[in-house]
Amino acid sequence: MTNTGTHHLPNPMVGVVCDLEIIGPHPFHIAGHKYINAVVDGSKCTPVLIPALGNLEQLNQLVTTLDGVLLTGGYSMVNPEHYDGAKPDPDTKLDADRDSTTLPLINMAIAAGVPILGICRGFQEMNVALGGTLHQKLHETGQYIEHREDKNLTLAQQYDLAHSVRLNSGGQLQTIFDSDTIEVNSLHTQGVDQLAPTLLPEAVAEDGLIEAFSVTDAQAFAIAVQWHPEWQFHNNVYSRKLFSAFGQACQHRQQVKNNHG
Ligand SMILES: N[C@@H](CCC(=O)NCCCC(=O)O)C(=O)O
Repeated sequence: MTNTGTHHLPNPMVGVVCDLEIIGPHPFHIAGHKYINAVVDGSKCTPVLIPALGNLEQLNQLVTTLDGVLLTGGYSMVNPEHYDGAKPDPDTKLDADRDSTTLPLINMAIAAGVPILGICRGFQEMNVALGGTLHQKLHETGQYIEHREDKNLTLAQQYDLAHSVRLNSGGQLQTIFDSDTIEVNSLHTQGVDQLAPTLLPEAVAEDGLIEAFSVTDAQAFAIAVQWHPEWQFHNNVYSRKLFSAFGQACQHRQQVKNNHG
């Protein structure tokens, strides 16, 4: 509960975006438990799921109601049509319903000053939504180390720390983490090619790949990371700090809304 000195507020409410997945014969709107758990225990916020309906009127209504937005990771790829990228391979897993929801939602949330945290696919979506582009297959560029997970390993091994990232000097993440370099996990095929003009690099991998950014001059917390801080976040001091900072931003948003009636 948030004590504003006059009366208690319930925990801030954070919208968690969904994927549209076919399970058996039916489509479902789904979100990963580890993201939801990190919102609850890491950010001390109340999660609500945002269905992948792509309804702009509903998204506008949600943005005025929510105290924060979490853009989760996901196995599907952002459709390259959204950044004039090359036609994807026929076997590429896409999610048009999620794209039609998150890409407008990102711009709405930033414009409204709603705190937003992007993770992995969510990081890639933020870059695309704001005008950037992606490498569709980092491993085929010849420019980068291997950023994909080895699916033959155990889950714990797949989400284990994989490489270091250097935090940009004077950046928000350097302040949040109180460190210049951290180790992160790595489970992604795609990555930032052209960074959107309104984004500021916050962390760079040893091979030069941008692995985190913030929105320049954002009214509120607007940060995204390519790695997975939600994975067993309680065991990682930097993950705890990131979700705590996000939660504090959501709490501030809630208090400002409450004070303005
Ligand atoms: N599909 C994109 C983004 C990778 C990603 O978000 N992986 C998440 C895996 C499942 C999870 O932990 O939520 C890419 O491959 O680059």
